[in-house]
Amino acid sequence: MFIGIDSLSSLLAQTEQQQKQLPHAPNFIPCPLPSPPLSDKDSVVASEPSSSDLLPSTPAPSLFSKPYQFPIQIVPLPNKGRSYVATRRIQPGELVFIAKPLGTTLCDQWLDCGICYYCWRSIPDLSTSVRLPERKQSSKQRIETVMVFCNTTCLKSFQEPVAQRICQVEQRIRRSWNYASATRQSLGYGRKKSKRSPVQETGLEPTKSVQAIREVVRLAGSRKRILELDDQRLDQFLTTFWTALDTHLQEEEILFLKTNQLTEASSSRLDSTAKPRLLERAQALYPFLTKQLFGGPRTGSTDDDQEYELATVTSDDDCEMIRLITEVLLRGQADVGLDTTGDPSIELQPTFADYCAMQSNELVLFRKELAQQEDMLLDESTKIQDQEVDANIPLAEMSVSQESDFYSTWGRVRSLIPDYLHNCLYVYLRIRDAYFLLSLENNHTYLSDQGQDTTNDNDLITQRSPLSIDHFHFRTILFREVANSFGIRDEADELLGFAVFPRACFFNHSCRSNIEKRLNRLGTCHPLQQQKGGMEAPRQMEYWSRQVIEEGEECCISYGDMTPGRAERQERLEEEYFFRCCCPRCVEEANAEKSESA
Ligand SMILES: C[S@@+](CC[C@H](N)C(=O)[O-])C[C@H]1O[C@@H](n2cnc3c(N)ncnc32)[C@H](O)[C@@H]1O
Repeated sequence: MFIGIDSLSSLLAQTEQQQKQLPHAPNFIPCPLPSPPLSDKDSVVASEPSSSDLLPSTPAPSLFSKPYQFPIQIVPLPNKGRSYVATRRIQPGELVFIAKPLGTTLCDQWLDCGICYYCWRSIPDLSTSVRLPERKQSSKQRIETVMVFCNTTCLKSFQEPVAQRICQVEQRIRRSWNYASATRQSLGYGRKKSKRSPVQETGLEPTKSVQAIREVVRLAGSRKRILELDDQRLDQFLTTFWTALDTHLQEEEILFLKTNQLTEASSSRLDSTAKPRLLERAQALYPFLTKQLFGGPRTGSTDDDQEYELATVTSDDDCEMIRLITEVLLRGQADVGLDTTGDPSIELQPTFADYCAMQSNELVLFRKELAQQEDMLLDESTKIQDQEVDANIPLAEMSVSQESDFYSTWGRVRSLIPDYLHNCLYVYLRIRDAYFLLSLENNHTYLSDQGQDTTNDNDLITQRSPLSIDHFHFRTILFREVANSFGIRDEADELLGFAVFPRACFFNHSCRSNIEKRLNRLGTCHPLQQQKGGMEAPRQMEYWSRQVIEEGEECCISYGDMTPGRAERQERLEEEYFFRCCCPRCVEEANAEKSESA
């Protein structure tokens, strides 16, 4: 059911192309919804929403008696990016939009606590629940449950193959990294104190990754200079940085495959004694690299201590993100080539292309975090001794001409990037590690053509397994989730997890919003589906008008809690969503504060 990552790449490229064609609206691709403006006469008035957040599962049949068309459309607005705007007069209490998620993740504490991974409701009958992965009676190894569904219907709706894959990845990550920390010492490659990469140890010099890291060094100045780069150059710097990392990982993977003679035989042909040995090595491949590339000695410790800051156990937060990224990636691979024309119920399902159309917050997040760290450095009270983070030393003074400089150069480049990005790299390495390992277990060898001459390294990497990832896809998914995902809460307002609703991500914020969003766990039957006979469609986000909204007026929701004063609100919005709010309420309150102080 899943196609390879290459087709996903072409979908991504297509989406980027479409975005480039709309100069005034970066990242804009037209959403198939909504429909052309309706006249007042045609408008459909939804009944007054109930005070409860949970709506009845089946709305009154009269509610959408006419063909329903959403009364909003996406337009670019000055200084606000894209936004939904009314295409006709909207009455108070109208259901103006319904969104479905593309990717979801439950917080770890709810994974095995009677909350359904699909519909986010308490599981009504535990005896019918489905737990993944299935516990094997015979297996001695304790397998933690990572997903629970109300029943097989919820599992099917989520899509069972997707759920199975997510479980495999998570199990692999939790197991392998714990395991790796224990077995790291016994590995045959990459000596503890070596400054050379395993690839360098083989004498394959100069490696592509050395060239790639040279390029990063060339582009970078000091951290201060990086902060001054314009969008295009910063993007180029980051892409070069990530490409250098990928180049290095590929070399390590190829070396791994070569040294294990996987280039000559598919892993399916491996005998039973060879396979476990390979996997044992693979389990520790990336932890070793991660420590070398991004670990660095702990502040205060000497290099000899060989103590590293990076955790050896993946945190629950990281696993939440890993589940979300894996789901989005798998859904993207599954829906390439999906024909959405003609079937309104399919059209309502968001696709990977919709996900890509969301705003990427990679650059803004990078600048914000780096600037904050710069402020910390200037603050005398938090003086950082570590010379590595001195922002004034130009990186270009460093040389990577000496082969022994390889890891210290990585360390230096690492010091140019903010802390949060270290964690992103760490998550990336863990995902990639798990995918690589699973592809070996599932007998994908990365060989383009068995039996052909496989001395060409490119042959080893061009054919990626269905479950593989590169920095391009990882960044596409991760940095679109930032500031675009919604917290999923239960009736008691407890945070259950996060979900990305790509088509709802064009609602801008106002502190006095005219639209209210409501999570509908039960699922109002969607109007378009209702025309086809109706069915329950749980876990959707609904958008209801609070008041009359005139044609052409912006439709805004409120991002999070709106109770605190203006200063706190603005600070939070800037921190979490990277903008300063100038909505009518903020302007009024600012004016009132001014006249009070005068
Ligand atoms: C969920 S997205 C909304 C859609 C976004 N405008 C777009 O073009 O994709 C959230 C981002 O929109 C922008 N945004 C939302 N509300 C805004 C407002 N009231 N003023 C300025 N920017 C806003 C911010 O960049 C924020 O991070």
